[in-house]
Amino acid sequence: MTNHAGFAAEDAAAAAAAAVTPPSQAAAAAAAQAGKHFSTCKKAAAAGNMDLAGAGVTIPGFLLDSMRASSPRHAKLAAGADIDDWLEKHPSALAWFESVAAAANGKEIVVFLDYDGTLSPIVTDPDRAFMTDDMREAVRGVAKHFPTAIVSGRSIDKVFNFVKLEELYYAGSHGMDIKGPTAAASEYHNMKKGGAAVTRQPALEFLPVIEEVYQSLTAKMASIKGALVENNKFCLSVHFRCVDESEWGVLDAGVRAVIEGYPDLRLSKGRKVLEIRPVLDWDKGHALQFLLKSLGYEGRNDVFPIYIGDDRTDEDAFKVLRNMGQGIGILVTKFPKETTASYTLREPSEVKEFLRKLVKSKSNGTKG
Ligand SMILES: O=P(O)(O)OC[C@H]1O[C@H](O[C@H]2O[C@H](CO)[C@@H](O)[C@H](O)[C@H]2O)[C@H](O)[C@@H](O)[C@@H]1O
Repeated sequence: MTNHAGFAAEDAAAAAAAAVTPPSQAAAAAAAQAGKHFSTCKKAAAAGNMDLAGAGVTIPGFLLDSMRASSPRHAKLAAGADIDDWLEKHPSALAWFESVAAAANGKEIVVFLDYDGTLSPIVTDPDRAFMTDDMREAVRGVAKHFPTAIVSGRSIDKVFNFVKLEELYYAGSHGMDIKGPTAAASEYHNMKKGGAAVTRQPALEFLPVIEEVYQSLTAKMASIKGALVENNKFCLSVHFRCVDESEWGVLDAGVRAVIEGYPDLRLSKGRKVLEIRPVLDWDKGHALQFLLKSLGYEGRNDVFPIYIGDDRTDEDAFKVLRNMGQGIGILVTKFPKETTASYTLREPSEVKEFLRKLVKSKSNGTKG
């Protein structure tokens, strides 16, 4: 799993970059993006004061290390690791595209795509994390040639509303809600031949408890300006991107106070978000395995899964691929961080370029 230090660096650096953006541009971008709810967020970003470690804020609790690590000054790889070594071990999937294509040659490519931070840039308002039409076209193009799945922390309904492509497989709620394409849109599995629809919900029994905790967290967070609780059906997200850092400790304590009463739920941290989900042996890696099996690739060595993601939760899928010794994981990041992925891409625009190249390489002979 990636360490908190590496993981959090990107957010902090983005905040630092925002601070040096000309004020007029920054204000226009913020105004276009943020609703009333996010005024706190704009204020913090404009002041460039999201660098908690730099500000010397000390907050007790499990977020503290992670917040401290958010500073680029503190961001580091594991002890002994060096950046050149990291770049050599995790080269750009674009610069090394020919190597990727050569490794996939003669194999059937299956594409797995995370959503936030991979297909859409990270924005302050989670409800406005739209993907561009260009990106949608790139994904549509890929899905024409290869089975393609979206694997997201969001609920299926939410992520579908952003992606809007019926021909894809969707694994929402961090893989705990899986749905294949409709029969009409399905190209790749055996539904057309009368096979069963691809569907899996391993956390079904947790639905009532998740709903209960959603209500409690919403009430608890109501007094924290900028906090947002998102219901992702089988898991919950408590966003603190727009919460003033002086309130992060209160938010952390409030979330933990609610979760303490639910030993079947666990808490983890994503990109300026706390995630609450069932204690269940199921993650994005299991979703990847389930989908490969549903597509008939279990035990076959002529399959080449490509998984692209930016989040700590995507590491579970990268590990599965590493253990299988098949396919590649591609981490979307601008900064070195610990990862099991083999390659990197810097941002969603590079993901789009990579997807386009993949389609082009198909017409040049890669089996898929
Ligand atoms: O697995 P993913 O598709 O990457 O989903 C992970 C979380 O993504 C969303 O939050 C993140 O993106 C937001 C929009 O850019 C951003 O405002 C937030 O700070 C990020 O953490 C989503 O809202 C969460 O529910 C997902 O769990």
